[in-house]
Amino acid sequence: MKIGIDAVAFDVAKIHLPIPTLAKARNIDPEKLQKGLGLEKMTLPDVHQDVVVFGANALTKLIQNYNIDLSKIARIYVGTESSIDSSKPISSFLISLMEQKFGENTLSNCDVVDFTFACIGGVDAMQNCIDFVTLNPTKKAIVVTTDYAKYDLNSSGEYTQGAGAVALLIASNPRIIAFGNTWATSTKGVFDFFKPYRTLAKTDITGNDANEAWFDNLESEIEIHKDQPVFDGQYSNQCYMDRTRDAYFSFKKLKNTSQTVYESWTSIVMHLPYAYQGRRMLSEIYALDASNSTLSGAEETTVYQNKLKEISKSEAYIEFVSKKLKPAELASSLIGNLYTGSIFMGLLSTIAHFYDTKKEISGSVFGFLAYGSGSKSKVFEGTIQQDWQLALKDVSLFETLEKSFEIDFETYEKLHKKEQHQSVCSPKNEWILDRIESENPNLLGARYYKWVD
Ligand SMILES: CC(=O)CC(=O)SCCNC(=O)CCNC(=O)[C@H](O)C(C)(C)COP(=O)(O)OP(=O)(O)OC[C@H]1O[C@@H](n2cnc3c(N)ncnc32)[C@H](O)[C@@H]1OP(=O)(O)O
Repeated sequence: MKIGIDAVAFDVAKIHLPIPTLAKARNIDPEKLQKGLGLEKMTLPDVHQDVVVFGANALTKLIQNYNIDLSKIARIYVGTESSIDSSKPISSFLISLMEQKFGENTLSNCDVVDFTFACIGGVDAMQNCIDFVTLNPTKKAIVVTTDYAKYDLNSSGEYTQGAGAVALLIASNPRIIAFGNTWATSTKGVFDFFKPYRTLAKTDITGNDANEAWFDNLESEIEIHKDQPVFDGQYSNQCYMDRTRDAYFSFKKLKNTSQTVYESWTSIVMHLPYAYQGRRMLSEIYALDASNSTLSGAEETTVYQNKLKEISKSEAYIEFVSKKLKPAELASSLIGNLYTGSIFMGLLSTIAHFYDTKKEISGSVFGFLAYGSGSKSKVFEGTIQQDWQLALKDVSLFETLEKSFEIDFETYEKLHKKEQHQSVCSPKNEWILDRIESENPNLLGARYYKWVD
């Protein structure tokens, strides 16, 4: 029995800051960001958008575009690392919004839950749904990944920001891709990138906020957490390399093959925090798994690093990148990081590119290298199915990204600091954040959403 992705939809933030604009404002060489990291645009949420909005829009498009019968959906599992509540999952918001739109009690027997493990939570949700459909082949499951990759202003993560959601229908006899049974995992508990809670004393709250009525009712301390992570960029790259290498070679062992594994993959889809992360991180695996490689782990660190640099600049590696990795990078350059959705956007970018260039890929095997900080990697593979083009017909990925609205630097900073109160683009045919019911909208309260025609 084949199990995999039968349909896909996405909702990416509709406004962006061009990377050269950011580079100029931050006094960074734009060539470093564009040619070194592959960045072109950085998407960010409008005033009326948050992660529930992106998830609900992607899910609504999936249901409408593919005429999905909701009585067949047994699970909606969400992958996210941008949760807005420590108790109520995003999937619980999604259920109520879908029932508002598609009819009361249409999903009341559906199991919903959120998965969090940094950027790999969406892959964890999907693997779980694949196992479920394997046991229950007449049932279907939906995976929604939704995140806002927000970093501190002036930090090294600032130019990798992005926001949006991807929704996947997981079913037996899928039209797009069927996954194999070999899944390799590598895990290690590290602090490369994380979002800790911190205790804020009442005395830390000053200015207008301290004069508001809600302030008197506060406990002496409150727990808050920032959307932006604490991270060490270069160390996170090292953890990414270590975990993906371990998972890749464990995959090779599980496959019990002496062949170079990536040779059998037409395309390689990796977690992309920015477009060129995959190509920068994969050169080691590329050399170590090549039968004629001279790279050995026994050398001194600097010798080893220099050899890796040499390999990544070789003609053979550049050709390998352009053949196997480039199609997945195209959307990432125009969006930025989607955290849990990045690997699935990489898959969508690849197949949308082959669709637009009229390349027949059915029967091709794609390799996947997922990564989540903290840290975990999973390596698996899937085979493109006969009807992949049919399932992609209404997706229009690159046409949609083309229409993204450019904002200036001042608007970007106001949105980032939550000082912009008027939407940049008027919403149409989509969910929006309607209101937060609390005395101070910045702190606590129930969030309500509505559909705008
Ligand atoms: C967060 C997740 O989603 C999970 C993960 O994947 S963790 C792994 C990734 N980590 C992150 O994304 C954390 C947030 N990001 C960051 O901290 C940083 O953006 C980063 C660590 C990813 C990159 O750091 P940086 O200091 O800006 O860049 P740096 O590592 O020096 O690389 C710049 C590249 O541009 C190249 N470059 C510099 N100037 C250039 C120029 N003028 N022209 C062309 N290329 C240039 C450099 O040679 C280098 O490329 P190579 O190493 O391939 O040669």
